[in-house]
Amino acid sequence: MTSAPQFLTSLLDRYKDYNSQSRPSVTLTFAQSIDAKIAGKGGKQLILSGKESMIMTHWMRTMHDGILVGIGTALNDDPQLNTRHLPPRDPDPSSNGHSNPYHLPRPIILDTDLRLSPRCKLLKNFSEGRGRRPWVVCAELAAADSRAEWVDRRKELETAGARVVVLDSEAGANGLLPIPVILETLHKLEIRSVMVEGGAQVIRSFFSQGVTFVDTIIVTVAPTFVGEDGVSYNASLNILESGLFTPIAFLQSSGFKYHSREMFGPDTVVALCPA
Ligand SMILES: NC(=O)C1=CN([C@@H]2O[C@H](COP(=O)(O)OP(=O)(O)OC[C@H]3O[C@@H](n4cnc5c(N)ncnc54)[C@H](OP(=O)(O)O)[C@@H]3O)[C@@H](O)[C@H]2O)C=CC1
Ligand SMILES: Nc1nc(O)c(N)c(N[C@@H]2O[C@H](COP(=O)(O)O)[C@@H](O)[C@H]2O)n1
Repeated sequence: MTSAPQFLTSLLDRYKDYNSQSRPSVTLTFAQSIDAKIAGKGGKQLILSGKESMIMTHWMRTMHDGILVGIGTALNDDPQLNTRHLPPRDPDPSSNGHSNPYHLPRPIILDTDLRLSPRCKLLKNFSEGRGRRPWVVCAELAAADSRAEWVDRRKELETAGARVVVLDSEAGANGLLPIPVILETLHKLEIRSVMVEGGAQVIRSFFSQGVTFVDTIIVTVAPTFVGEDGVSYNASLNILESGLFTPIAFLQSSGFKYHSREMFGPDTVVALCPA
């Protein structure tokens, strides 16, 4: 049986050869039901991954410099984005028996208008020494009339411990931060690999960039149905869906090819790479 670190290393080891890129290597990953839902009705957070695939996801977190989510996920789930499901590590012999923590990825939140709560778990964990300083990525302000509120929110977040990274660009016509500029900025800040964990809108955005900006897709498919009311990462699938695993076929038709799959507990984890 392949262990989670072996499965992931077989996929992600190739990032070492990507040093000449001017963007980080990007792993797009999420958990879905058989009917391609990533959350329940009204965005209710669902724990779709079983224990074993959740541990696989936490191993994946140790293998990236950054872990990126959208503000929708940050507000809805109040995530921690850490590695707490991994078994305790043996102490490092050179550190007098002190604990030997796993590498923690830098939390990165796409948050155009700085809506993140200064009381979120990511900031609480950082202030208590249990997490890295979160980076909040936002846009240059398009409208000067909201500047005072924006400056106040920025101060509040920085006081709570966040680093606010202002992109050298306004939000795009769709109101979203431009992915190429985000990745270029993160690369300048020494982020060489980033794990994109969702949510729906962020998955759509990265997916629409195709193979130019995504190196690996790793999808946990849990053996469960959520139903029509659930949140899908591709709205059109709700209408077009013609059978099980249609989303994977959809991904393949967009420049990615099947690489491998592995069972972790009851879940199937499917990996895709550029064709
Ligand atoms: N099963 C799974 O693996 C996962 C499930 N989820 C679920 O997903 C849901 C949240 O998804 P959703 O509401 O779509 O929120 P997202 O987490 O995808 O955040 C989307 C928001 O991020 C901001 N943003 C800024 N730039 C971009 C960009 N380039 N692309 C996309 N978003 C950008 C926008 O807000 P603004 O303009 O205000 O800045 C946008 O509305 C929750 O229900 C959560 O439980 C989340 C992660 C994983
Ligand atoms: N791998 C995975 N499986 C699921 O079933 C999920 N719901 C998610 N969600 C993602 O993980 C974040 C929560 O992380 P913490 O447990 O708080 O560390 C959540 O916000 C989603 O990004 N992932």
